[in-house]
Amino acid sequence: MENVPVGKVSVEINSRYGRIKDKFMGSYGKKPDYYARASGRVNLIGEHIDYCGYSVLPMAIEQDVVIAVSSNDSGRLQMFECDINDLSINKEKPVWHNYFLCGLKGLLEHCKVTSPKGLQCVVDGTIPKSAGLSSSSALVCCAALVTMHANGQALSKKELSDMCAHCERFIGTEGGGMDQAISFMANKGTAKLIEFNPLKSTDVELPEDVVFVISNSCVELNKAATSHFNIRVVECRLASQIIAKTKGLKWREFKRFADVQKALGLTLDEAVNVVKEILHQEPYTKEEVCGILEVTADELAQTSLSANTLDVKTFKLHDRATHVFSEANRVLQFKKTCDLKPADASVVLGNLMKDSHTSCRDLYQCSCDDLDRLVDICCQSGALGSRLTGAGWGGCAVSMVPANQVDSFIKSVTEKYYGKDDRLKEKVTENLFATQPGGGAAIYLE
Ligand SMILES: Nc1ncnc2c1ncn2[C@@H]1O[C@H](COP(=O)(O)OP(=O)(O)OP(=O)(O)O)[C@@H](O)[C@H]1O
Ligand SMILES: CC(=O)N[C@@H]1[C@@H](O)[C@@H](O)[C@@H](CO)O[C@@H]1O
Repeated sequence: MENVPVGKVSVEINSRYGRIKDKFMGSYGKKPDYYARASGRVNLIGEHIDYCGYSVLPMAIEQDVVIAVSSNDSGRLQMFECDINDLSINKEKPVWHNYFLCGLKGLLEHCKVTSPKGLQCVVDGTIPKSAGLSSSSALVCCAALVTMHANGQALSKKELSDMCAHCERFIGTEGGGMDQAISFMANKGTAKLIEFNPLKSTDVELPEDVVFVISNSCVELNKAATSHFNIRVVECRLASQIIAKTKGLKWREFKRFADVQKALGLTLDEAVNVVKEILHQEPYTKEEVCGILEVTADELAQTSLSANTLDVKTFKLHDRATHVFSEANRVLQFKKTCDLKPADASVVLGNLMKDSHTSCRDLYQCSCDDLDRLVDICCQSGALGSRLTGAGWGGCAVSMVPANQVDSFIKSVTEKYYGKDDRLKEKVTENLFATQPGGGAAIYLE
């Protein structure tokens, strides 16, 4: 099994690492022992389906989190002050250092480290936050990597991915494992199909005549501070359980659509038909769900809800389930098109991206007006396909643009989206950029 690589980095004055080193020396009066990095990602297709057990197709981006580190025997974390032997993560207040604590606590628990090393750290992040590019997971993964290295542990990339997907849930969001997997398993120059249970990553060769361009709507939504994300997770869980029960399965044993689909031996198309047959389009009240599953509200809280969804009164099940099964199908078609390379590959891929956005907007309702407007502008500006990426409700769109039209695309989106708003005009370069598949997490020495 492959481990995270250890390489050399240049820390010349005024380089990124040089500036991080200066900051470290200013804070602690000595050089860092090493640096760890973990990248953000852009998901090309497969939104809100990883936590349902389905494959997704992201690539790492250049933007990342870098942590400069020195370890000691104090048992304390110096960055903000904290005792490593007494970690508490406040779910009510998902401030940035709590994501660091998720990675730290996760690794120590997983490896059963009894006397953890003290850490002096400086953290530097270039991923726009709450923008759908996985800034939170990059921070969790990087913190876990720092802790692993400092404590002389050696987990494989796969173990780290699974462990970080689990420990990011300390913050309260019940995400899937896409972000952590691509952060560790990415290879420069290739997108990846990420499959779950067991975790597996396969290179996906993208067409050479297109470039992926990221544009940030600049609407921010912190997933852990709201219940939007977990409500979708819970809606998917309830829909799986109702389908399982109606079809005579032991519904308490199911939490994810992929497991129900497998148990019933259905294709994804057949699963969409089962949704039509079993679920109604109107929202379900909690009482109705309890009636179908034959449980009390307290039992439902145990079997299906999260701490921040206990008070939700209605659940939309039909549309969420239809999105998940059809989006899982689009991922498979996207991968197949990349593999087979038909003459019209980029048109086919573009249309899959457009359909994905429509499904996220209308069925999953995880977009917002500004993001929809941005996606429309991207399509009018020459993109073959464009869609929201990441959790949504704001954040970024990813567009697939013919390689010879990137400049005119960027000019048009700049005028039509950023140029119309005084707050955004000054921030175009950091919010609208072409991207190539980047590399995964690494440890660097000077
Ligand atoms: N460079 C950074 N500076 C400060 N906080 C950061 C940084 N990177 C990540 N964070 C933390 O991560 C949070 C964002 O996490 P959130 O899950 O809302 O979005 P995301 O991971 O960027 O997007 P998505 O999961 O949709 O791809 C921020 O509110 C902050 O607490
Ligand atoms: C860390 C976390 O919760 N990440 C989730 C990711 O797992 C996926 O569900 C995505 C939507 O496709 O939304 C977030 O980025």
